[in-house]
Amino acid sequence: METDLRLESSLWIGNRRYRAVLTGWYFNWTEVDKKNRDKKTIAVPVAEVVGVEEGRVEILLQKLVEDTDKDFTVFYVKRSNSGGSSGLLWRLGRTQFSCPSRVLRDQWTKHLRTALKTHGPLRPHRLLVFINPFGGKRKARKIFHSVVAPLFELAGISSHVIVTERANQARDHLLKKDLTDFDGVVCVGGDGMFSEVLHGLIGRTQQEAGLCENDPTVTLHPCPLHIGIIPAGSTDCVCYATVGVIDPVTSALHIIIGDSQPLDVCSVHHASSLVSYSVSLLGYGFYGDVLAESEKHRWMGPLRYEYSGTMVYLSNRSYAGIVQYLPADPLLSSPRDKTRCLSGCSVCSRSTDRLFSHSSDSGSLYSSQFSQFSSDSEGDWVSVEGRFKCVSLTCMSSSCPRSPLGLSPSAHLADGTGDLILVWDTHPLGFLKFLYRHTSTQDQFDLPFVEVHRVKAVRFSAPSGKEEEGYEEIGGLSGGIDEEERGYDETESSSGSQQHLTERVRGREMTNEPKTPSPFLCGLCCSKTPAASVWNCDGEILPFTEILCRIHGQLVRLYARGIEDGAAVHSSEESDKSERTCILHK
Ligand SMILES: Nc1ncnc2c1ncn2[C@@H]1O[C@H](COP(=O)(O)OP(=O)(O)OP(=O)(O)O)[C@@H](O)[C@H]1O
Ligand SMILES: CCCCCCCCCCCCC/C=C/[C@@H](O)[C@H](CO)NC(C)=O
Ligand SMILES: [Ca+2]
Repeated sequence: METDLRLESSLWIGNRRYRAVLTGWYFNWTEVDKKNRDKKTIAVPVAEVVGVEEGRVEILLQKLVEDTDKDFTVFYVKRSNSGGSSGLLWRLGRTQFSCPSRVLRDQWTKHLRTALKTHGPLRPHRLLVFINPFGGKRKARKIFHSVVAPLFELAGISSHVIVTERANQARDHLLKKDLTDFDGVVCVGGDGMFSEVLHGLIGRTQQEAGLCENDPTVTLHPCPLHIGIIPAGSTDCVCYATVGVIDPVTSALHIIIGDSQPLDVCSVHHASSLVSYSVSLLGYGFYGDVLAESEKHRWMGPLRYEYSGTMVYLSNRSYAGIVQYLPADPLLSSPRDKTRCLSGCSVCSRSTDRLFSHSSDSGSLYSSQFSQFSSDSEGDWVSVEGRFKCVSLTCMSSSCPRSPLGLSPSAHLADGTGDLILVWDTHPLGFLKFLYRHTSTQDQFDLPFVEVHRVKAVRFSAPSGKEEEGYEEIGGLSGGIDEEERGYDETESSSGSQQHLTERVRGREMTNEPKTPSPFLCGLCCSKTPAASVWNCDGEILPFTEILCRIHGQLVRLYARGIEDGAAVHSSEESDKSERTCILHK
């Protein structure tokens, strides 16, 4: 097969002569000077070729073709600096080649197209696209039609486009309508739109497999359709954490070349029913309150989160809670190991082997994953209780433009675990330090009132009576507990100290002593605050406080490849200033 695809000849780009070679995996061209010396080589992986067209073709707002019978144009992925984001921006590279004859031109286009078929088994041909016209800055429709649709057309992808008219339309469509013709589903919007597609696809897959989503012990079936995200929301956390940049062109190119990134998903249950799925943030306390507050100010657009964050911070709340968690195997990875989950991550690859090695033998899969929830493994759960500023669970780093390394910088996209972050009640300035560290490279877990655990499951409940208790006075910025009162033991903070059936009580425990209000915050602090917060589940408020969460390893796949390490990509190649496609000097 590989040898059949090989083709080599002289080609011209403008008035310069090149030696072009198509091997199985690469298409490369090397300039040949008048003395027949080779100069630099541009090498494009066949997997990153977007399309091949006869003639001299340009894609501006629409396709312009100058149909000359000795020319062909190759479009491919070209990397460039992302200007501060953690990943690399992808752009559409284009090179027009001239051949000495039409026969040779036809040979080149035929060979290149065959190579694309061979090296792009997951490239989509037909996509179902949902556009939320009201997400983010309300630019989703324009983004899709002006930026994404021309690229899909170039790549020969046909799209069935639905502009949503109501919330949950995309989810309902995926649950009920015929999806047989589609290779994948694309959402143009933010995390809320992604969440709709996630719920629709997971639900549909389990329906068809005859599995009950309500049962947390069931091993759910992975979704067969890939999900693509064209970012057009307010936070776009899932896109940022899986691609490294918020850029519609980059995301469209990942979809076109059929990249495939598995993703862990957390199922959230209450009283024997599924409540929701989450990938980015399941947050109680601060993040729940920020979401509840921000929903009142949707008209502000993306700025609503900054405004609400400030208001909630100033109100200085903390909440009583009992948190139980099932630790993941500490030998595999740790949330404090300072590594980052990047494209090709070895921790995630090893998890793929572990999660799916028994897939043909459903019995052993059942025993390895289900036993964690049976009563005889109850002893493995760790239990803590006290007052928390926030309790957060994330299946991935949850990096976003506000927090470029994310809620848990060393979390993995597809390792079958989540990171549980417990922030105990503390002085407001301490909590501000914790929040502020999310915006820098400083370690937000290196604080005595913060701990982080890598987990497979979590249970949360408010101490009895709290959910119904109603309201308590809150105390503005001067509230909080000093460290002596809380009795911190710095050596036990963070993930290292996993204990067998541990019960710990910290913070102000179950007492709800009123805090002293700050005089300059009277307007805020003298209002009543609920004894319980709400759960923020990927941007949606959950109607229950008491929940059980379980992480399902690699339940869905995105058209993405994880964050590309710019340094690694560029150290293995030499680049001139304009081209970031693989350039090799001979
Ligand atoms: N036509 C529509 N009218 C009203 N709401 C919609 C419509 N289509 C989708 N929605 C809902 O809008 C919510 C928010 O959308 P989306 O996630 O796209 O933007 P966002 O909230 O601005 O961004 P982010 O979630 O990244 O913060 C989603 O939860 C979705 O269910
Ligand atoms: C003093 C500076 C304070 C800065 C605080 C920065 C903290 C930022 C952490 C953001 C994490 C976002 C995780 C993603 C959550 C999404 O699921 C959700 C829906 O889009 N977004 C929000 C904001 O809830
Ligand atoms: Ca994970």
